[in-house]
Amino acid sequence: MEPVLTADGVVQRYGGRRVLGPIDLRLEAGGGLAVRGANGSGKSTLVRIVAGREAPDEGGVRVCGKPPREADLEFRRDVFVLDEAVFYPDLTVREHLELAAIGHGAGGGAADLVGRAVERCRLAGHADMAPGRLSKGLQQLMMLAGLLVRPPARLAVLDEPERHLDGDARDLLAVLVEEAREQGTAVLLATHDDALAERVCDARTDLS
Ligand SMILES: Nc1ncnc2c1ncn2[C@@H]1O[C@H](COP(=O)(O)OP(=O)(O)OP(=O)(O)O)[C@@H](O)[C@H]1O
Repeated sequence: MEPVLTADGVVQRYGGRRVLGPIDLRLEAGGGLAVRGANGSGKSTLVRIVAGREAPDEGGVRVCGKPPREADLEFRRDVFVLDEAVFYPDLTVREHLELAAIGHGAGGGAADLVGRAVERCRLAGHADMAPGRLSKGLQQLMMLAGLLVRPPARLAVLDEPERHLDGDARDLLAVLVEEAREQGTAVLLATHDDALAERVCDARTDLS
């Protein structure tokens, strides 16, 4: 079967300076690949490329058999991306998650699905607040809850999902990633957390 993600000879430059690559990646369904590297080594750049937000200067990337394109509806159905938190200022936590659930086909089951995700992600006391009023950690948990309100993605691209999370929340993050992999989701995890990478991934690539 074709891998969920391949990258061949990917290079990115900004202002003529090479900030990433050349890098090759290969990730099969249900696989977990950790991307490690110091600040500025290009992890977020790689995530943006795999998430279809920018094209590399050199090399090729394929996600589910096609070049990644964030604007493509099918791509957004196949790929879950967690990076910077972005919110609608007028919607509550629950409404954000309902929007995601409905967008991914939950129909009349959206409210129940969201209720369970909110409980599991420790958002129960905050579900009717605007995310902008929450701590960064709770905002991060809301982003993670997005994994629970949609059918399993073919690929999850996670950029430092551990940021702002305390120990218990990191444990929940690890469990959610493990569950996603068991359901067949391939996981690309850019992280500074070695313990998390060890626990939830079976391969790693180091950017320098
Ligand atoms: N849009 C941009 N224009 C110019 N330079 C950029 C741009 N985005 C990133 N860079 C530079 O590219 C390099 C890689 O940045 P990137 O954010 O990918 O690193 P990172 O490994 O994710 O770092 P961190 O762990 O701090 O998030 C850095 O030197 C950064 O300053």
